Amino acid sequence: MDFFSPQTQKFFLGQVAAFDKAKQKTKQAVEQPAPNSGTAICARIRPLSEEERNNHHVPALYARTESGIADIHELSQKVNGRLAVNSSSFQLDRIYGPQSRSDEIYKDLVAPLVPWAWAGGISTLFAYGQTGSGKTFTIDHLERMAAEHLFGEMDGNREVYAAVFELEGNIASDLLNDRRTISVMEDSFGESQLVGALEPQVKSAEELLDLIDRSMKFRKTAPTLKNDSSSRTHAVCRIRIVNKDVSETADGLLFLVDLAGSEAAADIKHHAQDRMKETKEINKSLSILKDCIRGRSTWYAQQNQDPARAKQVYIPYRNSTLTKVLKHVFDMNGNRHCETAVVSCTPAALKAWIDTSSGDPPINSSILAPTESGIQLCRLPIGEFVSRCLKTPGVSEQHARAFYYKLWGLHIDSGKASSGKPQGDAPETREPEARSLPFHERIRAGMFIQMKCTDPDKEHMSKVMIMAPERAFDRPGSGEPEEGIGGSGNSRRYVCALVLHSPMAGAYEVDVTRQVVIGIDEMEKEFLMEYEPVTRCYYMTI
Ligand SMILES: Nc1ncnc2c1ncn2[C@@H]1O[C@H](COP(=O)(O)OP(=O)(O)OP(=O)(O)O)[C@@H](O)[C@H]1O
Repeated sequence: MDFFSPQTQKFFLGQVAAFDKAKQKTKQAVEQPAPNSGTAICARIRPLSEEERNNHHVPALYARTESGIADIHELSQKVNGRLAVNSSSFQLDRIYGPQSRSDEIYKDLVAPLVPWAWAGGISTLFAYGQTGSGKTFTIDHLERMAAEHLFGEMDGNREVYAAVFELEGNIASDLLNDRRTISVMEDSFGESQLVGALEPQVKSAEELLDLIDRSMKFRKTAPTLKNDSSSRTHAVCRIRIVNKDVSETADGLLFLVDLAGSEAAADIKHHAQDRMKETKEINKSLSILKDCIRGRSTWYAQQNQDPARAKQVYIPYRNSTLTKVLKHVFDMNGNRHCETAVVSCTPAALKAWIDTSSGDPPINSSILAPTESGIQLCRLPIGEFVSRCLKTPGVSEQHARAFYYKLWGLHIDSGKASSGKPQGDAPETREPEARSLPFHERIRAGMFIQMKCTDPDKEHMSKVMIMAPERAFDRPGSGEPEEGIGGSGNSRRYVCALVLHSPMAGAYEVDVTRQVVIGIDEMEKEFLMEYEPVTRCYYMTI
């Protein structure tokens, strides 16, 4: 949506209309939801704000409310400068359009969670999405209705306690106690406990809401491009319900989680270092959450087909404080039943990565990975992988193989990084003398280069990673070997892979299938990147 103008808007809307027409005639490939896994995944599309309408923004996400299908259209620019619209469809449990009301969402999604927790179960509601997508707005309305429901409609003698805290990286702060740090620990029964958190008893809906409102004033916010008062931490409200009628019953728990918003790559251009660090932490915890949700659906899928294989599914919930707090959702060996609802504005998945990173034309992710996770996709025999890719019109065998090796490259890189081996040429591992040389004297494979770029429309394609000197691709004996990796003089030219913004804010991907040949004269400077294995992306070194 970054380069919308009246012209691109017209092009975009034309492509969306063509998609709608085609969709009525043909059966579209739609990503199917995971089998019933105690989790409802829903999306809410907020209306465009006046500012967005004035800036020629148009909706990119369309709801087919009767069938729960979301159609997503993304405007992009190809290497040759031409505009393209990539469209894909996702099947959700429910989808709510811009005109939807919070009470509809409450009735469908949250109302069943309240009696479940009242009866001693664990219920969790997440709001997930980009900054400014309406998470806080939605959670705030749903919290109000949940409070009325708890104190107005439920029967039985119960005591209700509430804790409200925020998570920033791995630090948990109590929003009811001047942001004092609290510890998240597992007790001897394997349950997560909040050590040091205040948890006052509340006796009415008003008391509960007053407590939540007061705590939200302590939540860390900062302006982002999309939201003047963006929440930069995950906020968790945990309501504990003690059954006074039956003493042996476990306490019921209702978690309402307003996740920190992810930011679109273009929105963080002007962030200072501390904000970049914050963005990286948010990406990291959201990635772990995503891996856990994916692991949970894989577990359910395996459990239905082959329970022995389900035992081998690894869900990394201990890798972040957020998922440790929500251990009950992800620990498949736990003995507490839980119901989970996710309200999302962007159904992100491996498919989204395939759609944006598989080259041109993009490989149809619903055909390539109808149910697989990234690692399962790596394990497919190459023949099967390639034949699935070839089902996308316009994809060649060479293109499919290149994408297969890219996926493996990422997998191997993440393995190396998690074993503690530094990736690439991290700044601290470099020879100090080497750093004192001008960058063009020490060009090598894997070096990141900023190209000279005067056209702002091409700025997003001006970062590259050196792969090899152009002559490495020549026929043997076609020229005299030059000095060093790329020879000498201003004529040196290198084959480079484009370094593109990942859909995750602040993150980059090296796309080895999109190559350019550039000469030393076109290079402006070197820049440093660090590989982050959790998000499987590169970040600028701070
Ligand atoms: N369904 C809706 N109807 C009308 N206005 C909405 C709706 N959802 C959100 N808004 C408005 O959009 C703006 C951004 O919403 P909100 O602060 O909830 O976003 P957010 O996803 O929580 O953002 P962040 O992650 O940055 O905290 C607010 O002004 C809010 O009032």
